Amino acid sequence: MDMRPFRSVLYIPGSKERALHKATTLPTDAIIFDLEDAVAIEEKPRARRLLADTLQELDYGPRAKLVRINDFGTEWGADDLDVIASAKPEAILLPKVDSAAHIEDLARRLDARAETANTRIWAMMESPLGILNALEIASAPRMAGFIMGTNDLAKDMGLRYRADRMPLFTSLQMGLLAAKARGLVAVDGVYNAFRDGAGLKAECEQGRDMGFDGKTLIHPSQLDIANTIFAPSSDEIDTARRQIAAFDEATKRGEGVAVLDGKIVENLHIVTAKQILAKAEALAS
Ligand SMILES: CC(C)(COP(=O)(O)OP(=O)(O)OC[C@H]1O[C@@H](n2cnc3c(N)ncnc32)[C@H](O)[C@@H]1OP(=O)(O)O)[C@@H](O)C(=O)NCCC(=O)NCCSC(=O)C[C@H](O)C(=O)O
Ligand SMILES: [Mg+2]
Repeated sequence: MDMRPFRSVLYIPGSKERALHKATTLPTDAIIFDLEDAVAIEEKPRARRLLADTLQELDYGPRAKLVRINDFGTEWGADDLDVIASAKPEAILLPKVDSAAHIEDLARRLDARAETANTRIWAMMESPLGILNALEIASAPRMAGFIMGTNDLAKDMGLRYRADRMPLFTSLQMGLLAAKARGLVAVDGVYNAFRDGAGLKAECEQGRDMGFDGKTLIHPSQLDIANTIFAPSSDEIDTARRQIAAFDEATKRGEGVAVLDGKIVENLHIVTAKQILAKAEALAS
């Protein structure tokens, strides 16, 4: 079981040298080095060169490293990949993915270079067509994860932001269902009001309860909240341990079901309990 955590996934504009350095010390599980929407048009050539050099010079430790290039329908996408390939990127995050054909196109470009032989692909799920094609996208070659692009989705669907995110719910769930069906990581969209900790906490709790593995973030001040909420709580760890013990006892008695705190515990609950403990151990180490 791959226990690499994705509780916090921080966007960093590829043009911001100071932020690129700062991230080597930030408590983020993963980084999205952005060449797309966070970089102004006139800055794009400088940003892609700076990022390729930075990725080869700096040590980001165990943090997962995703590079978001521009899509190949723009004038920048092909140049982004040409320059970033020299840094042997661990993963490319492709924006505006509408269909599996977009992923297959990127996979062919990665196949053609020795430096990107092991590069995985992540997809931004941020268009109505992309959401409707979520399963074929999740099934495409080299796929490792989905990032929900809730700002672009809101724009393309003409929906209004609400704190309960009800207008986004179907899209979030369709993305999640496809990701989980194919064993991919699924990371929730950003919370734009980056100085509003209470609002972020509520949205992280909602995303966690839905089944997301973590939250994309835009500012370091958001890291602690996401790291806390997407980690197993001490109550969950305690319950998992007691469920395993209760189920072991029941098994010894020749019974297939245990009862703990007035609730049944079956084999499938033990699978979840073991995943919670494995995740807690992975985070502790
Ligand atoms: C939002 C910001 C523009 C705010 O920047 P700023 O005003 O400079 O913040 P602070 O002064 O509070 O910064 C304090 C220090 O933290 C560093 N910093 C800030 N942001 C980051 C970051 N993202 N990663 C690493 N470090 C960061 C500053 O450099 C300061 O450091 P120091 O000077 O050493 O103390 C800014 O936070 C920002 O640009 N955030 C990223 C925005 C972004 O990436 N947007 C695009 C992604 S969201 C998206 O595209 C959504 C999706 O596609 C969709 O459709 O939904
Ligand atoms: Mg977007």
